[in-house]
Amino acid sequence: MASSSTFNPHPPPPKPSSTHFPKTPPLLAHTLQTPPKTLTHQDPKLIITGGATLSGHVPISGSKNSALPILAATLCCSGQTKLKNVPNLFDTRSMLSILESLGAEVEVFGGEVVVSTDGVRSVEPCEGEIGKIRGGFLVIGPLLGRFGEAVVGLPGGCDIGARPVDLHIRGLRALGASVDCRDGKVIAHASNGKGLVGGRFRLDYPSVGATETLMMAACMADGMTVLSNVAQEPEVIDLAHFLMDTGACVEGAGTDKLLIKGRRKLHDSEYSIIPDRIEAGTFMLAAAITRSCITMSPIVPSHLSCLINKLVTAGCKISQCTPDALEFSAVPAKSRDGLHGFDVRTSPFPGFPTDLQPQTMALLTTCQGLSVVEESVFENRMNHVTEMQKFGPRIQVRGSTALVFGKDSGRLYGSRVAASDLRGGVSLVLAGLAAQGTTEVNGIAHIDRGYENFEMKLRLLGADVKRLTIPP
Ligand SMILES: CC(=O)N[C@H]1[C@@H](OP(=O)(O)OP(=O)(O)OC[C@H]2O[C@@H](n3ccc(=O)[nH]c3=O)[C@H](O)[C@@H]2O)O[C@H](CO)[C@@H](O)[C@@H]1O
Ligand SMILES: C=C(OP(=O)(O)O)C(=O)O
Repeated sequence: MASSSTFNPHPPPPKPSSTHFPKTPPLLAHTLQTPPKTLTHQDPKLIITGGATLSGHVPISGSKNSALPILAATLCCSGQTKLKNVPNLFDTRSMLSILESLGAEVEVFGGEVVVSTDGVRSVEPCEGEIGKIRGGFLVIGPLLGRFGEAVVGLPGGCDIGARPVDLHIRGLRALGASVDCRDGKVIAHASNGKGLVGGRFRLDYPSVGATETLMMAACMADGMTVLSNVAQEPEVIDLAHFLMDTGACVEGAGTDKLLIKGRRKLHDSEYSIIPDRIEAGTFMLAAAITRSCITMSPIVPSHLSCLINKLVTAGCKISQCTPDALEFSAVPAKSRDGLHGFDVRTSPFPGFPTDLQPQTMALLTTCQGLSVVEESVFENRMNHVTEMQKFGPRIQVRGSTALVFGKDSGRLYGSRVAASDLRGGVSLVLAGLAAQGTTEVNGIAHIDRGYENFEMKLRLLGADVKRLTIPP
């Protein structure tokens, strides 16, 4: 199977042109991902007794991947920004610490966060915090736009590939910044001494993070910016909507081209983060793997069309109860009816989301027939397979493709496993829900990065899941 020790970013022969992997520039490649720390017996773990059928309603939290860039974008705004539906996660708490390390004032009232960045005096956020999460790097655009300089450490996040920041940097240079990389930090200045200037930049690949960095920077640049081949993910659109609410002029969000007319300062606003499509998709897959029927809200179904279409092909039934609520059923009509396997190739939105690939693979181990899972966004997102194999299914990995030999009648068996990243970790929990016997999932700090009250929500649906924290 692919692993960081065997992955060669420049292998002969060249990769098929349909598969994107970055050619990592040496200066910008980094290994600061969330450290795969050695587990101790004091680390919390999840204990799952598999076999329960799920039922009832699950509330979906605000999107992690929207909340992070929008929190970064508060650095563009004067006055108080009030954000609603901000999920309480390790990653969002880290982002708030990053803002505070710059001098921002932050108040949290449940899911509501009020940020005032008028007191920001530093352009160098706490490096330790930036190294913990991927989204932390996004402060570079707003800092550079508002203050003309930024010194930002290389980001962390899931260990699923090299994840360079070259597109962010090349794009900022196109807006008139001079950018150097020294001692693991990116040091950027608006080179004319006055501020960023509008420009044109075409991304080699529709990177979500680079699109967000450049959108925020361009909102504060002098003049017009045209960004092409940009990401079209719902989280990018959410950021654009937030920026427009604060007075920015952004056209084209949700297409592959953004036209942004810069303004030096954006104003206060009140904004609600979109529901987390990846969390919603994960709960659909939890219901599918346990052959259950559940409802969920709030959700924007069009954000999940790709997964929904695959699950319908597999034999699941999905109906819209209200514009923002779904009923999802994988309950077989007759006892011999099973779910059918399907093939998946991850790609940028509107393609199949890479952040749902591991959870989908867990489901496919329980479906009829051979399914082919191809990961085309990140070069090292098959780390969960070795752990998933411990539940008993047959999965073969060749590079970034996995062959899943599903068996509707075959059982998964409870196992002791460890998460090595966020979505891979959750895929092990899903396998545990369907498995016979008890499963112990270690390394759940990874899951806490991106799922709010995960085991509580599963218990609400009737799953037998406990968090075990052994006091030191
Ligand atoms: C906090 C956040 O929002 N994280 C999401 C974001 O990550 P993130 O923004 O890091 O993902 P990108 O879209 O940037 O990365 C996609 C691909 O582009 C490459 N790349 C990216 C930037 C760059 O400068 N150079 C480069 O080569 C990456 O290595 C990767 O192979 O989008 C990913 C793709 O949907 C999701 O899996 C992550 O959950
Ligand atoms: C890869 C993910 O997150 P991050 O980019 O924050 O590492 C994810 O949410 O699945």
